[in-house]
Amino acid sequence: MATGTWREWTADDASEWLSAPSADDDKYRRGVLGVITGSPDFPGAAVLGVEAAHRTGVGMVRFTGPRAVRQAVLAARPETVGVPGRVQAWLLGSGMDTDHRSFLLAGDLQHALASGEPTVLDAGGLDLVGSHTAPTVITPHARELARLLNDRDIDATVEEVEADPAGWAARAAEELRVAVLLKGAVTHVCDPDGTRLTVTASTHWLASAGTGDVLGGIVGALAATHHERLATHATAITYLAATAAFVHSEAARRASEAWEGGPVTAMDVAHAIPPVIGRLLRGEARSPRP
Ligand SMILES: NC(=O)C1=CN([C@@H]2O[C@H](COP(=O)(O)OP(=O)(O)OC[C@H]3O[C@@H](n4cnc5c(N)ncnc54)[C@H](OP(=O)(O)O)[C@@H]3O)[C@@H](O)[C@H]2O)[C@@H](O)CC1
Ligand SMILES: Nc1ncnc2c1ncn2[C@@H]1O[C@H](COP(=O)(O)OP(=O)(O)O)[C@@H](O)[C@H]1O
Repeated sequence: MATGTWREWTADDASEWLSAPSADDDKYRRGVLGVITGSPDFPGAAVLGVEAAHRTGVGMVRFTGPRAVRQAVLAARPETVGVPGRVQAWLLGSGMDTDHRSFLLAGDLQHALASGEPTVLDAGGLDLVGSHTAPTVITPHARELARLLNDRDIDATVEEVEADPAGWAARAAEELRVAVLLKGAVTHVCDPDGTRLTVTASTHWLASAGTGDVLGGIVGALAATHHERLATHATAITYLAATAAFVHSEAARRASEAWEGGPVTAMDVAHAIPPVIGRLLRGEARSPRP
């Protein structure tokens, strides 16, 4: 599939989409991220996404996911607020199972979508795409994208998506009318307006369970802290998603370097986010990639 020109997102690009709080800020003005993720089978996905959101820097994380998961999230990150309230962006679906959605959970998800706030749809939230009009980015891997397209009567096998991620990411953005972040060794970020960006992972140690949940938390936090911009420029969600993928990749590289080039866990990646953001905010050049 011909999809136009794709551009690699750089440190300079990413630094333009990051900002530190100012003297005028308070926790609410900085942005509140609402999170509905995790399940009794996958509480870790919620813990990892919430950890990553806090480490990305957000005014508040409000977790209103399944009660069975809330305790694990609050134990890992007590800064998290566990009661419903106003939010400026949503992260929905990591660690959830579309086929086992309780009536209560379905209601909470619909309520979140109806708020009109910018939304990140991951994993078990991907089927909700198209049910609202707020700025939205979906964050599938190849298997999830193939499944999502099949559900919309578009034939695509996992093998086809893996063979042409650029083509299928662009096709999905056109069909679903949302920004798409298709995960992989090269992550493709695009939207229906023709923006086409890639982020090439700086280390393949990133390919481990839970790192996608961490990425969801980064995208969500950036959407929350940029809620004012997104209210007037919905297409900013695409650049924020690419920035999140860049920060994620650099955090993995830093985490691996801390282990002398060895393997990293998803939580290691989340913990390495602050220095990556600090360096980008200071405009310091990255060290060369291996
Ligand atoms: N700690 C946590 O809480 C974590 C939580 N996580 C959460 O888990 C949820 C599911 O996410 P996912 O991406 O793992 O599931 P999914 O897309 O359904 O793919 C599963 C399918 O892949 C296939 N398959 C292919 N090769 C295979 C192989 N070698 N070994 C085994 N299977 C293989 C296989 O299909 P089969 O080949 O059997 O038809 C299988 O059915 C999601 O919500 C995510 O957020 C994760 O982030 C992890 C950490
Ligand atoms: N070969 C690879 N090299 C580098 N990064 C990879 C590779 N494969 C996958 N990734 C990255 O790892 C992360 C895995 O996310 P995902 O597939 O959602 O896993 P999980 O659901 O276990 O969190 C994504 O950010 C993806 O871009």
